[in-house]
Amino acid sequence: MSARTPRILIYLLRKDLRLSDNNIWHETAKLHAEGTLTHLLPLYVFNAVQVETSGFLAPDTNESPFPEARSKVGGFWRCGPHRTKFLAESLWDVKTGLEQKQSDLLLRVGHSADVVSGILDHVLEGAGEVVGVWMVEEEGTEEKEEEAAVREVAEAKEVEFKLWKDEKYFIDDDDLPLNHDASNLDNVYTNFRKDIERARKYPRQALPAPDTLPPFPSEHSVPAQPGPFVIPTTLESLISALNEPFSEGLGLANQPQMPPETTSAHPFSGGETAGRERLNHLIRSGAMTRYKETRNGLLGTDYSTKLSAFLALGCLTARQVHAALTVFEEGIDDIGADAEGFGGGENEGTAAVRVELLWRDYMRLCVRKFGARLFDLEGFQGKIGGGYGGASASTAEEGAASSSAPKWKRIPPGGMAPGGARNNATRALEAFCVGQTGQGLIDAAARELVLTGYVSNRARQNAASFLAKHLGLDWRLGAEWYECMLVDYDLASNWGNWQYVAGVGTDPRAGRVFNPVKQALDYDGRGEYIRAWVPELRGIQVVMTPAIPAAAVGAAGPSKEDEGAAAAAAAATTVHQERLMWVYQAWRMPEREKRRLGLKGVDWVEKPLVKIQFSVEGPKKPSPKQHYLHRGGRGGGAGPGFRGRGRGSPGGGSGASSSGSWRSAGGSGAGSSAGSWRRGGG
Ligand SMILES: Cc1cc2nc3c(=O)[nH]c(=O)nc-3n(C[C@H](O)[C@H](O)[C@H](O)COP(=O)(O)OP(=O)(O)OC[C@H]3O[C@@H](n4cnc5c(N)ncnc54)[C@H](O)[C@@H]3O)c2cc1C
Repeated sequence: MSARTPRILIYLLRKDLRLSDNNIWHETAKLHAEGTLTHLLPLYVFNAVQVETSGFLAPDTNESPFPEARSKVGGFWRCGPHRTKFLAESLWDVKTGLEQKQSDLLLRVGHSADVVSGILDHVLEGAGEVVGVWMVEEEGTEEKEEEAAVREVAEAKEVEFKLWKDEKYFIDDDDLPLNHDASNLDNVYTNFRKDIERARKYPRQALPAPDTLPPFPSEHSVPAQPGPFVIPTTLESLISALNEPFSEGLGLANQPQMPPETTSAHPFSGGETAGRERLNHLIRSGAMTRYKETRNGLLGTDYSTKLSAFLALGCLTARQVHAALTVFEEGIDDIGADAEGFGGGENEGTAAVRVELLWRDYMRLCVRKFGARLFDLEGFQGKIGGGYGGASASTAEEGAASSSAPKWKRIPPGGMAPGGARNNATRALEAFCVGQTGQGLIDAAARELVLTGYVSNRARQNAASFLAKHLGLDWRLGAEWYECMLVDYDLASNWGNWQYVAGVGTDPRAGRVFNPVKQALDYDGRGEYIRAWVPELRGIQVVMTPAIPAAAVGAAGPSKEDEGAAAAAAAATTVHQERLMWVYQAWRMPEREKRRLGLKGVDWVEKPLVKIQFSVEGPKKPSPKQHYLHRGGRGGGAGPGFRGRGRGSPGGGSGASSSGSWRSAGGSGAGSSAGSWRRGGG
């Protein structure tokens, strides 16, 4: 072989879109220095099964060789507009970083195995050599199939295939007390966490970015993208190719519009660079230290870390987050020197972030343990079995096979894809997706999700519980819709959490039901979140502020005393509890109020999918702290006032209650419990 023969290594990137803390780059640099390889070909393939690729079709073509990338039960797009954008930005950040090191990132469309096969043929025909095909392992059935297919094409051409361990998790699998066998994983997260004692001790060191990389192969060593697709050459054109399928919306009636003056809780761009900036901001601003107090927030960018999307695509690793927290806790450099907690060791906030990162590890290990049961209607608990999209998954008997199993409501085959048949369940699902169920908290969460791709953990839990337990819909429809819409979609975290909340996963209190009215009282006590995303309800004046003394706003400007009076007046603001209930459930508004707001005759106001009775009673003594709010139900605990017809939280502040014991009382029109809702005279 001539000394000039290129010896190329192909690195197929997946959810490892970063240069730092990635051993593969270091290894390729080492092999290059040793002379084992001459070139490195970093490659990313937009997998046509998971991402709709018709926007990449050449201008004179409109026939794609691939079926639409839609979900199996609900017919939703697999990857919606928020994540496609974040993904494109993340890829562009890797590409830019590689270019700065005299390398590049090759983008392709199709199936990974076909793309790799085409490259191998091209290089081998050109008398070059491919010294290996590398990729990082992922959990998930499709992901495993992809790995197997790439391995097959590589080995068929006698090219070495290597699957690398996924390094983006908090604690390395080899350091877990599982004896290298996921079947030893405890089915209860708390037990898993206890086994690990203090998570802070475990994570391995994060790696720096490589100094140098092997050069990118010459142009003629790399085959063109096979037709009928064309690869965009700018970030903007890449985003528009990916988002072309959604140019006319998501195919849902009544898709919400961005409300005026409401801002996204997740305004972040994708990529390692943006991820590092976000992480530094969280440390510098003290948000990490405050995390435990703020994490149940609903509005704003900093109540929680918003690192999930960066972690999901591997723009950041959990151990990088841990390393940054440790540097801050130990006061090693100046980042965060002015923030509370600097140099003070692990605090409640930083410890709580680590607990959440461990949840993420746990969900992934559950996927390893339970495999395809991730997609089973009956979940990890597997009361029935079957299989995602398999024959049994689409039969009516599935819900009836076990007397103890919930009777999930199904939508007709084809789901939400255009032209599909529709039934009452389809209509309820659509109302859920666009935020028109009539439950304020659920609708705000749904609209925020559609409009921004992000929604808080608190809101996700409520939404999932509502879909699965109040509406009784096949929970996988919710999981698929979230897969489509979430900017931070992660296979294990999404499906694992949906199972958990639907009561078929690893929640030891599987019967829990979140009461969205009580949850709104606990976490949106002034209705600010709901009114931010459901602007139709903004005209309801919930917060009552006593008149500020005229002197406090006098022409000469406020004196110290005046300022004090104004502050006292502000502190004495009260929440009008009856009106707050209108925000939580608009059907409770009196007719004159509906007319005033132009909501008379509006479906989601007049015929909500579910009515939950909370009655107002007792003294309405203003109290700055409680804002007239008295939480009903056992576990709500704030005295008389609203009386929820149920037990409330069994403890621990989730506000969820036990299935079977909690009942929303029915009102006229809509059914009240899962199983009996109907809208529109159904
Ligand atoms: C129905 C439902 C679906 C979800 N789908 C996803 C998903 O697709 N992708 C995803 O990353 N998370 C998912 N979660 C978990 C959680 O809601 C998000 O991780 C979190 O809201 C992201 O915001 P954050 O980064 O500000 O989180 P923070 O509160 O700041 O938490 C820090 C990090 O810990 C991890 N984390 C926190 N909570 C969980 C959890 N319950 N399970 C797993 N990891 C967690 C995330 O990586 C997160 O970035 C889902 C939760 C529910 C109830």
